[in-house]
Amino acid sequence: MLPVLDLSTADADPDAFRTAVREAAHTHGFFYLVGHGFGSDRFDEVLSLARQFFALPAEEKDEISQLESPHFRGWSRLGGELTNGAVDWREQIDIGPQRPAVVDAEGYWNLQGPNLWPTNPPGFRRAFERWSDDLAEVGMRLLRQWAVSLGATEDHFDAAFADAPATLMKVVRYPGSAEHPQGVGAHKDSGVLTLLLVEPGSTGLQVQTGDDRWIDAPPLEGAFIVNTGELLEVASGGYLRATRHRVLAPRPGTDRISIPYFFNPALDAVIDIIDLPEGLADLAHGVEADPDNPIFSTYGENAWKSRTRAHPDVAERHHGIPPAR
Ligand SMILES: O=C(O)CCC(=O)C(=O)O
Ligand SMILES: [Fe+2]
Repeated sequence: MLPVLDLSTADADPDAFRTAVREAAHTHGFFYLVGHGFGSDRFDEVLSLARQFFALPAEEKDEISQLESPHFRGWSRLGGELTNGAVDWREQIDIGPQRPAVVDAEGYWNLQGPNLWPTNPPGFRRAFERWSDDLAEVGMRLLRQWAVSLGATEDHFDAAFADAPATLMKVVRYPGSAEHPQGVGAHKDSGVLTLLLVEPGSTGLQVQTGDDRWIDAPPLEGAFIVNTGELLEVASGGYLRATRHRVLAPRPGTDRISIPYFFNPALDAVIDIIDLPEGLADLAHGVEADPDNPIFSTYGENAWKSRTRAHPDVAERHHGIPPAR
């Protein structure tokens, strides 16, 4: 079982919380977070809106098709996404900060732009904008704890998030499938940290604990599942792990609803490497060298890598990037 951390204890006993959050991210790269201040009504609201959206006919969902968005926003149909070159069996809406597109954008600046919001169910946009604003606060609180726990100042990461953080939220449904066992293939998240809400009872998330070893990470009532991303691995010289995870398609006849929120810095933010205190530096393994998955220290490079690989149809149609063979 992954560790459970209580954010409401962080003010009363910051040292204990910081040690726990550092150890959880070093050892597992994954933990459950309670005491975050969100009531069950908030969880129910967004999960219910997600369900209502996915129940709409495909033609209606297609009105916000991601194929129409140069900024990788909007709905992707089942099978419309790849991980490690293999098809993921999930449908989803990608939502980022609502900003104007960059004129004559090159490379990762194309990720900035407007969202494609569904008109149905009513209230969807308002609820998810609020969700995103509130989760940014939780993300920043955690990040400040991590900074101090690694021997840096509390505001070490603040500048990277100050002006235009490139957060990303996904509203996802994985239908049960015998033919398509890959809900989403094994990957690391490309940002700093992820706050994941999973509908109670949904199965499928697995976390890698060794070369060929995976453990189930079922939802825990009232908790977010938190995991560290590639940029924290970079910032900590590999002391904190961006742990690989995947989702297996649930049993046929069932489905899984999840809402991952990726707390990412500005596209042009370069993450400063923390000068770790001695006891920790000895335990930092360095950033994992994987020729198939280079990790960049500028967040936008990392995001552009992951978005163009995941949605090669959007990358080709809007940006002329030929699909990988
Ligand atoms: O849907 C989930 O539970 C996890 C999804 C995930 O890992 C991702 O989208 O990066
Ligand atoms: Fe992920």
